[in-house]
Amino acid sequence: MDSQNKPKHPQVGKNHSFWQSWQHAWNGLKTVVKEERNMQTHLVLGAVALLAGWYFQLTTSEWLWLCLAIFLVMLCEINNTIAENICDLVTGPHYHPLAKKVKDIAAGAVVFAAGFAVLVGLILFVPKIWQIVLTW
Ligand SMILES: Nc1ncnc2c1ncn2[C@@H]1O[C@H](COP(=O)(O)OP(=O)(O)OP(=O)(O)O)[C@@H](O)[C@H]1O
Repeated sequence: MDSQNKPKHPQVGKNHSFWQSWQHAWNGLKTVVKEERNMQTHLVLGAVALLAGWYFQLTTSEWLWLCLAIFLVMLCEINNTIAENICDLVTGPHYHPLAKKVKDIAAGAVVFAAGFAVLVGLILFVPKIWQIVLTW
């Protein structure tokens, strides 16, 4: 954060209320969405999946699997962003093999979760799309 954006009395201690904790958490989520292009992609794809779920009138358990898949991808992306920022804080613009390891593993977790989401999407939607194709 440059000196222009620095708050007058920057907080470095504990939060004093639930409301303050919530505000900081909300700011954190907004930062991930604003700064991470991949998170924006996940949001768009998640919204498309939810629309498809609505169109195909998923059952309760199908909705739970779909929501789990979407939330897991986003959770991993948030963790990936945390890992990237901690590495950048520690190494600055310099190469470090441990920073590479941490960042690559965190990115791998996103790919892993995305793979699960694709699998869930295929299991839920392919039979329903196939039904439509057959009745054409
Ligand atoms: N300080 C560093 N030391 C070593 N390797 C690094 C460092 N910074 C970045 N890298 C390498 O570059 C890759 C991309 O860096 P980074 O994760 O910061 O970019 P990104 O575009 O935000 O990634 P993502 O697409 O996962 O969001 C890392 O996975 C890692 O392999």
